Amino acid sequence: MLKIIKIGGGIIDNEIELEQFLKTFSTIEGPKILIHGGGKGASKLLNQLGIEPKMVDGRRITDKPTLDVVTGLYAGNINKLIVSKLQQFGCNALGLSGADGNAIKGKKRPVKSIDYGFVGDLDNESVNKDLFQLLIDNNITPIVCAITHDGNGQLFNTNADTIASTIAVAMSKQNDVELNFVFDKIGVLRDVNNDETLIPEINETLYLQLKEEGVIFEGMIPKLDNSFNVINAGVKNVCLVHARNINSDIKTILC
Ligand SMILES: Nc1ncnc2c1ncn2[C@@H]1O[C@H](COP(=O)(O)OP(=O)(O)O)[C@@H](O)[C@H]1O
Ligand SMILES: CC(=O)N[C@@H](CCC(=O)OP(=O)(O)O)C(=O)O
Repeated sequence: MLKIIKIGGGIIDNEIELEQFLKTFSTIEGPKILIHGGGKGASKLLNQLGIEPKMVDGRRITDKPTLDVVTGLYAGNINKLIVSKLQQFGCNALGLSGADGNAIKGKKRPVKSIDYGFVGDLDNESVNKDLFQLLIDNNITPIVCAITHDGNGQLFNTNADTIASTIAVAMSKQNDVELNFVFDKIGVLRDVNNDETLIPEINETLYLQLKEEGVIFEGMIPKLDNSFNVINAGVKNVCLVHARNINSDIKTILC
């Protein structure tokens, strides 16, 4: 089973949790790919630099100064920190943006009512499956950040959940794939502030009902929309889980 794990900005921003997660990640046997975001840290850094962060429907409006900042942060600081920590823990990790090895190609998000600027959308052809297969077959663990390219020298900022989902679907053509979204809650909860209310299994009908009731909101909506698309496209398992529980049964499994 190829394990594909995505970690979000909440964990990346917490030094202790990130270290703990990477220690556990490095012990996972078999082929694995890690995708990381970093949106929370990016918003903080942009504010410090006097650039106002702008998010619409969970995606960052990315003008040129914002693209420069997020490229430096995602493909630089965060990616290299994760790779060096994994090397420390004995996992041979290789950091990639979408441009490296032509790993992931994006297309500028079409302008409808909003121009997102340098934001890339992905499609079925975006992922360089051969490159990822070559790396995992040789025991090298790809660590992928949220930057893609268009093949004509333009970098794009691309939502990290979308990158993880698209890699999972592409790799599922030739591997059994499990996709884990690691985030700051123990899974999908009926009450977001109460871990006792974990929903161990969720199907699309229950999801739509809970969304309607307002139990599922904000970042969880695109995450679950993405996840059900992934299941329907052939990925075997999709789970939502806290960093400390990746090796336990405390999680939400999509069915
Ligand atoms: N029912 C729910 N159960 C758990 N989390 C939820 C729920 N509804 C909304 N959320 C929110 O979704 C957030 C996760 O989405 P997001 O912030 O996009 O994650 P990421 O860390 O991957 O960027 C949680 O921190 C939580 O605030
Ligand atoms: C276009 C777009 O929205 N890109 C995201 C990429 C990072 C990301 O997805 O980070 P998390 O997983 O931590 O949210 C952003 O800049 O916030």
